[in-house]
Amino acid sequence: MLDVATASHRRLLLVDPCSACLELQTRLSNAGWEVITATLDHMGQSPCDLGMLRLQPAHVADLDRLKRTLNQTGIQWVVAVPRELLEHPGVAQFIAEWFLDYHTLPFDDSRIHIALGRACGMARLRRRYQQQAWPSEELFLGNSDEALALRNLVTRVAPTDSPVMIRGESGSGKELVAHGLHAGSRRKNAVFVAVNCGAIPEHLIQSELFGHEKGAFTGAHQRKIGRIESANGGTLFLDEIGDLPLEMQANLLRFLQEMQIERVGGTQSISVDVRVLAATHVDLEKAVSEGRFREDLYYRLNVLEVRTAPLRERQADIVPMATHFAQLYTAETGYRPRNFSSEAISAMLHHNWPGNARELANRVRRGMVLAEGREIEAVDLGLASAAEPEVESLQTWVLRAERQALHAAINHFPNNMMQVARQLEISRPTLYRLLHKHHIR
Ligand SMILES: Nc1ncnc2c1ncn2[C@@H]1O[C@H](COP(=O)(O)OP(=O)(O)OP(=O)(O)O)[C@@H](O)[C@H]1O
Repeated sequence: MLDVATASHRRLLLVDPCSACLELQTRLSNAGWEVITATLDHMGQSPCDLGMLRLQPAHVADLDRLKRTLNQTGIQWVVAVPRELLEHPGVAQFIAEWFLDYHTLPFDDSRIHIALGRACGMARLRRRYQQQAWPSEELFLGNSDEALALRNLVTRVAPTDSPVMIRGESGSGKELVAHGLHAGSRRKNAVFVAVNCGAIPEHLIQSELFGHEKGAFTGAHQRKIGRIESANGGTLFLDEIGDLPLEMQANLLRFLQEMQIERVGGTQSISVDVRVLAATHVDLEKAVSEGRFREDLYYRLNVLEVRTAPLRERQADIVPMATHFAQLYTAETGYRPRNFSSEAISAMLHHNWPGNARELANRVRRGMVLAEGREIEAVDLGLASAAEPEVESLQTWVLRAERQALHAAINHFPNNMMQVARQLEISRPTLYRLLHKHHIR
């Protein structure tokens, strides 16, 4: 996977800087940092190693909003804080929970250099750890800001034992997220039981989830342990929860309230200790307002929420993920390794990906099988070559061409920035500037 952050190139996002911060910026630049300044409301999508927020009373007035904004960035933070603000109720705790380090103002050059250097190292370690929290065969790929923010959120939410609602389009990685939440929890060595609520015939759901006793109904020849009970000690993942019939919703709610089940035909209550994760690709709020989903169950399951972004909103991930899938299938099948042609890359970047990562994986697999030439072509992926685009501004064309050239070169030399720069006949600083401009990591 590509990571432009090398030891000699550290990128700092300085948010809501004061004049002292701007003076510091010059000194940091002299010490080899690339410093990007932004306001909290307009941080954009800067791929940085680390963020430094200058905390102000206005931030403290709405800490929840600040937390949400920090979370969306997917990067790790240090905070520069006026000493008097530390006395404000809740601020010390907020800093302890959300930042790698804090620096009381005014800036002390030697202290801040050491603090930022250390925090940058820690941020890189955490980024690596967040990826490793996933079981290796189920890595949540992607280095776009959306993917980083999601891994960051999953790492935070995983140890809490709260129910989590995972939302996102089909194929966008909801089940992968559920595995990540399980792997990062204290239950990681216990079972992970997945139930697709939409795939079980309605008359079987009760017995499938809660189990049954022998003779409970015609055909119940022996006792059956249900999926909830079999998840005891571990994690229960209820996929497509929006498809659960109303009657079952009431039973599930009762279980969530009491953490006890009764098998069908049984009389005994059985305590079960499970963490419940649920996923849906439907609009649950709409289902609640139309009476198709119980509001009380909605609130029970929606204690914490994680959203997986559609692939079309994570453009920067498309080519690196396709390359990863291609390498995976090459290793699996022994097919000849092939790169993607620039036409194929262009087609992938233009495609809308309604089936998200699942569709990408399938198309790449198909491309590996069908490709006959030296490279995988758009037609091998089942993507017509990029449709003739409408006439757009020259600037749009130039930007698109730049992005495609970058992706093509990185695809050829995935771990060698020097070669990428050489291939494109540009200097390394120019390459890093372009990667930054196009949000490519
Ligand atoms: N970020 C990702 N990195 C690597 N593989 C991914 C990623 N997202 C999804 N996939 C792969 O795509 C396929 C579909 O993912 P997953 O089953 O998690 O999606 P989902 O959102 O749960 O889909 P559905 O709603 O249809 O159940 C899986 O093979 C998964 O490994």
